[in-house]
Amino acid sequence: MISIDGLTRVRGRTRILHEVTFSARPGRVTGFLGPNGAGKTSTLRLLLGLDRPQVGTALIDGRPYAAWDRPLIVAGALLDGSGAHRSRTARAHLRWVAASNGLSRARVDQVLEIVGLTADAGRRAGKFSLGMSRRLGLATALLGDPRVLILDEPINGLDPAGIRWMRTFLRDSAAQGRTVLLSSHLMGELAETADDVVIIDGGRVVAGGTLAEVVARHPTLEDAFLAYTAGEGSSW
Ligand SMILES: Nc1ncnc2c1ncn2[C@@H]1O[C@H](COP(=O)(O)OP(=O)(O)OP(=O)(O)O)[C@@H](O)[C@H]1O
Repeated sequence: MISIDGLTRVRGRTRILHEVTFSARPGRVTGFLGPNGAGKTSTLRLLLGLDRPQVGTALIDGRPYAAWDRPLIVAGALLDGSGAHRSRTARAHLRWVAASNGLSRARVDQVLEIVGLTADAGRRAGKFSLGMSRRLGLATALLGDPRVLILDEPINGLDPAGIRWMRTFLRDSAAQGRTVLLSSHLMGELAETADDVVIIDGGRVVAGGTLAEVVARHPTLEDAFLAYTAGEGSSW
C-alpha cells in the first residue's frame, strides 16, 4: 500500500507540489498521469526518499521507504535509466545490488530471465539500447520480489513486443496482490493497464478514482485527461 498525504515540495521560489494526496492499493495497478512538468517524477522521488518534502508524508506499507531495513523486499522502483555503471555487465550490476540487500545470486538469474535479458547478461550496461536499459532497471527493481512496484514511465523505449510484455507483467503483478504505481503520459496504454487513476497538473491532484470514475462521461481517458488538465493542445 502506498499512502501519500499532503505532500508539498518547494524548489527555490517555486512550489512544485501542492498538498498531493492519494493512495495506491494492493492488487491494483494505479496510473499516475500528468502533462510534462506536472510533478509525477517529483512525487515518486519523494516516495522513494530521494528528496524530502517540506510538508506531508509518503509511506510504503506504513513507513517511509528509507526506514525499511531491506528496502528492495518492500518496494522495487524504476526511475530514469538502469542505474547500472556503464562499464559493469548486467549480471555484475545485479549481483552487486543483490549482495547489498542480502539477496542470492540465484535470484539474479531469475530476474534476468523474467525481463528477457539472460542472453545479454554478460554485456556491459553502457552498450545497452534504451529498451534493454529499461529491462535492466526493471530487473533491479524485481530483485527483492517486492510487494510494491513504483515505475516512472516504464514503457519508454520499449518496442511493441516489450510494451505488450510490460502490460501483461504489470497486470500479473497486481493479480498476485502487489501494489503497482506507474507514471505515464500515454493515455491509451494506461487505459489498457490501470485499475485506478490519479491525475496531477501543476503540482496538484486534479482527479482520482477508478478508471471508470475518472473517465466518467468522457468518451476516453485521453478526453478526460485533457478536460481535467485543460491541456487541449497546450503541452502535446
Ligand atoms: N532539479 C530540478 N530543479 C528545479 N526544478 C525542477 C527540478 N526537477 C523538476 N523540477 C520542476 O518541478 C516540476 C515538476 O517536474 P517533474 O519532473 O516532477 O514533472 P513530471 O510530471 O515528471 O514531468 P514529465 O512528464 O515531463 O517527466 C517542473 O516544473 C520542473 O521544472
